[in-house]
Amino acid sequence: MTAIGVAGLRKSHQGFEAVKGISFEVAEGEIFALLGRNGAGKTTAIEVLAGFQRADGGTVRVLGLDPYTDRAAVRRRIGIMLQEAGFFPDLTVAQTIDTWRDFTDAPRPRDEAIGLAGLEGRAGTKVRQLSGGEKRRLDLALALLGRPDVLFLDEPTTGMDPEARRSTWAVIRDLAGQGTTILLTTHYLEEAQRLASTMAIMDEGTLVTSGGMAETLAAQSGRVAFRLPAQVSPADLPLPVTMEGGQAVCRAEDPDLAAQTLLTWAAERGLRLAGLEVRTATLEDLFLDLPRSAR
Ligand SMILES: Nc1ncnc2c1ncn2[C@@H]1O[C@H](COP(=O)(O)OP(=O)(O)OP(=O)(O)O)[C@@H](O)[C@H]1O
Repeated sequence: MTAIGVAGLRKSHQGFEAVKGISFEVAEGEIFALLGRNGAGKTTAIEVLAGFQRADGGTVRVLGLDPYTDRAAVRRRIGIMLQEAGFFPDLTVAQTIDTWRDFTDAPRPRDEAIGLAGLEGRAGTKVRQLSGGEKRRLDLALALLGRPDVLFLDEPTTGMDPEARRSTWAVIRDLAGQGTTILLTTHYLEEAQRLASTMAIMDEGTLVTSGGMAETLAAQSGRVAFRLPAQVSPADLPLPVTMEGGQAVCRAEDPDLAAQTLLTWAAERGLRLAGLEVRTATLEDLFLDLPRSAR
């Protein structure tokens, strides 16, 4: 079933069209990554989806409801983690969660929320004493309090150390495994690639690409990189390469086959392809290969 449906969404801020007619769908229990450089329109789209702003055009449905006109009903079933959290700095983590529990229907127990967000041992710490990454975790705890069916996570792991990031990924995956639909934005493309099964890339208010993560990446070229042996020029090689940061880079649909061709060619000449790296396409390759205006 479709949990989030966006068709032709348009939204302007004081005459500036931040979202220019985007369409996508997110199925129930799916993790969807909405990507794009700064200012692409991702947060604006989330604000409309969460019912904070009214769409100027197009239709938006969350759990079959209009998030603006059916705000109260939608709010009860969604969790939101925006980029800027408005905490009271003098409250402790426990007091902050308790305050939010008072406004939440059937909230999770405080300790469960603390455990899910990885804030054990910080319950008595004042918000002002938390690190940036810990504040993000508190934000996550609050977004999860109402056991939401749909979670909007705007850059959820910004400021987290690698261990905290990985534990947050595990929480996100568990929630999706239990049927929660998750729409996330992130500038960490590895994070999007590891978590999301579908994605869309926005640029200047429009969608430049969207689809299944695995299918989209499979359609992208992989790469073989190595240091060019002395006295060899790129034109001597059996496959076309570009020189990037002192490395010869060959893009190929089948990078294993390209590596074999290059290694055989080198072996026949008694040459070594030092620092050889072979890899299938990553989301970062896809992102960086988009035309500059569409990145
Ligand atoms: N309240 C506002 N008033 C005026 N312009 C705004 C407002 N909010 C956003 N914008 C503009 O709309 C555009 C899209 O902003 P938005 O925050 O949606 O982008 P984003 O993709 O989330 O960016 P980032 O990755 O930096 O968070 C930007 O050019 C921004 O300056």
